[in-house]
Amino acid sequence: MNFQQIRNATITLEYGGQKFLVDPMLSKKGEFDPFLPAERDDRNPLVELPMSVDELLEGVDAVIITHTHEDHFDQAAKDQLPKDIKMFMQDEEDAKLAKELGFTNIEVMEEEVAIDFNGVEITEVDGRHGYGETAELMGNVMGVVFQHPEEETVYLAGDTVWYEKVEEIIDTYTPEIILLNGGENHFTGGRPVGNLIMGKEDIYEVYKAAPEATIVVSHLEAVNHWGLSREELKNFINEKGIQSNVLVPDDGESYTFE
Ligand SMILES: Nc1ccn([C@@H]2O[C@H](COP(=O)(O)O)[C@@H](O)[C@H]2O)c(=O)n1
Repeated sequence: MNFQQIRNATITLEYGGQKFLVDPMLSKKGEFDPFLPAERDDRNPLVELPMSVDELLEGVDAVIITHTHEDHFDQAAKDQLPKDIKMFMQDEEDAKLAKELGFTNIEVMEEEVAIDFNGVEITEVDGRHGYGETAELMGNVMGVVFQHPEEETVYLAGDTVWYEKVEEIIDTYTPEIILLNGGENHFTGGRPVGNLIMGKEDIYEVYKAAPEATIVVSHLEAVNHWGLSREELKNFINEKGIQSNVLVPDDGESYTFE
């Protein structure tokens, strides 16, 4: 299995002979408005892709869209992904949006129901995009569990905070690899309040729930409302002594897991 951090929540996963592209945000640096109010008002994305879009799309068998927020499925992705590419989405509402854009090969996932995609079993699992009212404002999100007889189990958590369901998913699927969105993204003032995705303490909770797993943290420093830098996260995991359990890839960096 090969994991590559592309930018923000955009990653690729080569798994069981299939290449998955997750949450494509393909815009050039500064191509869309900032999410406000936030500590920074720079235009998004904050950084360029580490490769060309053509290179990124080469060999992709399927795209997984965990939800349709702009930093997970942006206008550039809507324009540049081939309209017949296989696409997995969380619900009919998201699929309707993609169909209206001209995408023709969409499969809607169903929570806790495994789908066989060319020998790879992918299962939608729940997520919570913030706490309380914030999660309601932010809308539905999903995570995905990947299983294959010759691969370690991967849990892609998506845009979620730590809550009881994440622990339940870890207990149920016992993933060896956990992919987290951990940028502590949040807004300043007004609604929605609080963190929208995991921060360092949430990541630590995941570590405690799965101390044998390798955790890879994405969704860092690429959109303006981020709250946790790579440096701060690395300092935190060093203080906790869990630097061999928690990996913090730079954009473009990849890992192979045997
Ligand atoms: N005041 C605001 C500003 C932005 N949003 C939406 O939040 C999403 C941020 O992206 P995440 O990856 O962190 O989910 C984006 O869809 C914005 O439209 C908001 O709800 N309220």
